[in-house]
Amino acid sequence: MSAADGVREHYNLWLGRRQPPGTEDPDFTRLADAVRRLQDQFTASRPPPALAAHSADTIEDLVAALAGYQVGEPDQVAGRQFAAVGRGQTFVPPVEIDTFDGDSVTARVSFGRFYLGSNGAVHGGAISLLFDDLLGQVANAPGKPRSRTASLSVDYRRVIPLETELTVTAHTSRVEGRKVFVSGALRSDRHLLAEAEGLFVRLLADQQ
Ligand SMILES: CCCCC/C=C\C/C=C\C/C=C\C/C=C\CCCC(=O)SCCNC(=O)CCNC(=O)[C@H](O)C(C)(C)COP(=O)(O)OP(=O)(O)OC[C@H]1O[C@@H](n2cnc3c(N)ncnc32)[C@H](O)[C@@H]1OP(=O)(O)O
Repeated sequence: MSAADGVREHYNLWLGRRQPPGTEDPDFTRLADAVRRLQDQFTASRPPPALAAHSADTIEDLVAALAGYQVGEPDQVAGRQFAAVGRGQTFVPPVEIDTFDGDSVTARVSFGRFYLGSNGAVHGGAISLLFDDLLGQVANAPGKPRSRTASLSVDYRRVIPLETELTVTAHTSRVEGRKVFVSGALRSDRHLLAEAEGLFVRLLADQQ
């Protein structure tokens, strides 16, 4: 299946996971998207002192308002809006899934200014973050035992441009006992930009 057949929404789920009934939170998802835009604008802006102070006041008011609604991990909604690109979180860049067959994924990603390293290049840690998250989702696809990243190696082949639509792919290359090896690649329309190899170790019962 592909994005073109009208089931794209399905693939925006966290690689095959359906949103548990009653946990959709479109207003929270909108908030997460606004925070992400804020991160990009903040990083790129050089406001006059009065605007910086006013912005700090506004954000401090928001922090105080949200302080009354803190919940533990089981009740967290951030990152669990599976039907939304970006999943209602602000850490990993929003990835748009195009195809997923249970083991291989193709997707698109664009890094905003928040992810700038220096000299126009995306921060290398952001590339590792992207791969850890996407390769981790492949290793933890529905029906597979839970696993955690034991090792992640990234080869940076070319400077990775900001604000450019890139293709990211991942697939399981082999499974040896508890060890799941997942490979990934990030490409522009012309070049291979980065490659990754992740080792995900399936958890024992007392590690879940
Ligand atoms: C955060 C989510 C976690 C899981 C959630 C699961 C499902 C939830 C639903 C959906 C999730 C969907 C997607 C998830 C998205 C992203 C995932 C991100 C994942 C992470 O970001 S998670 C945080 C970072 N991660 C850690 O926090 C791990 C800390 N760590 C440990 O928890 C232990 O270290 C562990 C359990 C990994 C292994 O420990 P252990 O004691 O059970 O096993 P042991 O050490 O015996 O290793 C067994 C065999 O792996 C080989 N081996 C081990 N480590 C190796 C290495 N580094 N290099 C080469 N080989 C290695 C050994 O050599 C042996 O190989 P052999 O059997 O051949 O001898």
